[in-house]
Amino acid sequence: VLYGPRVVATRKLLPESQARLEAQGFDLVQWKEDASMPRDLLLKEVKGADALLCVLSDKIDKEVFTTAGPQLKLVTTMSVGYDHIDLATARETETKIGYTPDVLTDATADLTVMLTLAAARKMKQSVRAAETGEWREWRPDWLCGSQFTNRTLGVVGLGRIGEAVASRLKAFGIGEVLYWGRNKKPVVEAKLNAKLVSMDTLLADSDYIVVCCAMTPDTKELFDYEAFSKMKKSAIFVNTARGGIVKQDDLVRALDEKLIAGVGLDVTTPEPLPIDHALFKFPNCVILPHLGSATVEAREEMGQMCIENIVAALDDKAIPFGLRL
Ligand SMILES: O=C(O)C(=O)[C@@H](O)[C@H](O)[C@H](O)CO
Repeated sequence: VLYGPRVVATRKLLPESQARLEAQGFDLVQWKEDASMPRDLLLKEVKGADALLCVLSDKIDKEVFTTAGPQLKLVTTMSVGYDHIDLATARETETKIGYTPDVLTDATADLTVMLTLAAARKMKQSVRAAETGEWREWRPDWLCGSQFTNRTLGVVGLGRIGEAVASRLKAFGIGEVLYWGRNKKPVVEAKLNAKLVSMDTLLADSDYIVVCCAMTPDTKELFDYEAFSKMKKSAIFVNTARGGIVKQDDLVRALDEKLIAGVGLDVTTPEPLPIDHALFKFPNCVILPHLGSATVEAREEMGQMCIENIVAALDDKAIPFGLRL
């Protein structure tokens, strides 16, 4: 039996992408369980692989590259974030790296707005009140939250997702848009009337702070106790980027000491977050299980992009959705 190129996928894809991958006639090795592919199995299966399709929770480090061998042409991740991939080794081994930008921008921006609204309007406490009989006579001051009208939004990372969040909140009546990031964005500034400011100014002046930046050595634990101490006591903090951008124990302390009013998290450290974690006890902290891109549309397109990268790479062509290393 003549096997085609060997492709290892650490996840089962959605039906259409699955069918397309199988139709390629690759020697496809695929992990079909719900849980992450065990590390030892990944190392065993990646040996001799020509392409690897992975996700955020797969640590693609030097050991994976060296175990795979020099024939590995591509690592393509079903994510826009690639902080789980050792890019230096990819460069050294001339392995192409694929990812899935753009197609998940709307899904992630929608969810960021939902989390911001949920934290601002005390969604967790309100649902709990309705479900537990706490809901009694109307009181003018009960479960009052905050609105966006003429308030200041601080965006950490005004990339595709950050811009999409800010433009959505503009439609909700948000006032000033401040941003912090590596690069000045004159085009986006003009569109959203946004202003590049220092982190201290963003922390001090924002009513809503949303984190939409990549996880890098510069953004690791960017939000620590000192950062939370500089925020308004009425501030709402939302992270839909990466858990590691927040020093989580400091966030627990900040909530304990009521340094900020509410929190919305789609990402944590670790993921999944253990159910006995202190963050779950705060009524004003809404936590979602990393669902930013969890729409059928986005996930189907993410799957397709991975396959297009695999087909191109195994045909020794430039990959359509690749990182410039
Ligand atoms: O794209 C990203 O960077 C994400 O965080 C999510 O969209 C992914 O679903 C997740 O990473 C699974 O790979």
